Amino acid sequence: MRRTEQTLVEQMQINDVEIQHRMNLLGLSSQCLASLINYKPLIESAIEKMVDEFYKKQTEVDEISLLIGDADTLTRLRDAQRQYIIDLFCGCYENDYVNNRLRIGMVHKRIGVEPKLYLSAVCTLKELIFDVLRNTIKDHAELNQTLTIIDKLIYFDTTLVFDTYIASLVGEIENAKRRTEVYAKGLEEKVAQRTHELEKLAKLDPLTNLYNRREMQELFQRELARARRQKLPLTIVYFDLDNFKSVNDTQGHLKGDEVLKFIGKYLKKNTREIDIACRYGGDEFCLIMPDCDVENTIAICNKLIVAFEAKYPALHLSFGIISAPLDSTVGAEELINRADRKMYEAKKHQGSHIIH
Ligand SMILES: Nc1nc2c(ncn2[C@@H]2O[C@H](COP(=O)(O)OP(=O)(O)OP(=O)(O)O)[C@@H](O)[C@H]2O)c(=O)[nH]1
Repeated sequence: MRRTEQTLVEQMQINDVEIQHRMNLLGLSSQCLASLINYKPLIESAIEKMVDEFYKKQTEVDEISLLIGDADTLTRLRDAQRQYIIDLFCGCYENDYVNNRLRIGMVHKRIGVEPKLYLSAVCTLKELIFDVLRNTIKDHAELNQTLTIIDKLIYFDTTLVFDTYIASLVGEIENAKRRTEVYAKGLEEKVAQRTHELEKLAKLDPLTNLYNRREMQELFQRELARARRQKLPLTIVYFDLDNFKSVNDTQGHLKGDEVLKFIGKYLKKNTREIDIACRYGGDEFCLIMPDCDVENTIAICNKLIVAFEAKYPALHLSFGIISAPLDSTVGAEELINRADRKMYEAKKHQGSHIIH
């Protein structure tokens, strides 16, 4: 159930038993409380003077004057205070009475009245009420008893005021905590996402979006170990553009970039998820093909040559292909060097060529 559908008494779970319990704690019996109604006419007759005096004293305190703020608010507060004082002598201190006291605590917290200011106002008011009673009740015992009852009743009210004051404070802290948690969670997600993006970027060559050399070397080691473990073929392709420098020199660097990007796009689109396509550096590329024999790899390279030359008829590619020996311990770097050497052999031929 929403807070706005519940009275403060319900929210604070204060029922008749709890009210009685609080009265007992303060030694307030229904009989003595009932006696207060006898003084209601007296209090009503003195109410304007009491309220005048009360706000005269209150507005002398700068902090309180600042909190009250303007004449309209002061008028509203005077009405509320009038009612509050009369209610002290209403003779009935049940649900509605308690609810009104609880509201005072909530309102005071909301407008930022500190406990010290609230308590000083309570003292002022009590003294004003006491003065009226002292001036009227001549019987000493009766006067003492009445003052004691009023004193305890004001304590009773104050406990209620502080209950909602504290509850509001706790509510604000919980809200702030919730907001901080939501903010921190959002931040954490952003950082995780950004870290993931940066990690991904750190593995890629920015121009072609293929793996960079460092990442390829790591992935290749893993694939080589797996191929040897599972006795599955693994081929290594090293290829390079022929006379690429002349593209830059004659058509400009941007054109050169475009050619390199074409290879990146083609490889990304035409290789499997498990293949490791890498820009090794400059115009040199490396392709690690797990679970793929040399024949299949040659077919894949030939398709690349066809696509590439269709786009750039004046340009050619040279390929070196080797199959990783499964029953030897030759390392990943040496295998790449072997493929590279084959590529250099291929370069000696006119046009695109594959050596394996
Ligand atoms: N446009 C562009 N050019 C690059 C990039 N990285 C390296 N290059 C150029 O690639 C060229 C490679 O030159 P070389 O290593 O002599 O290779 P080549 O001209 O293809 O000669 P061969 O390999 O012998 O056929 C150099 O001119 C580099 O400046 C790049 O990111 N973009």
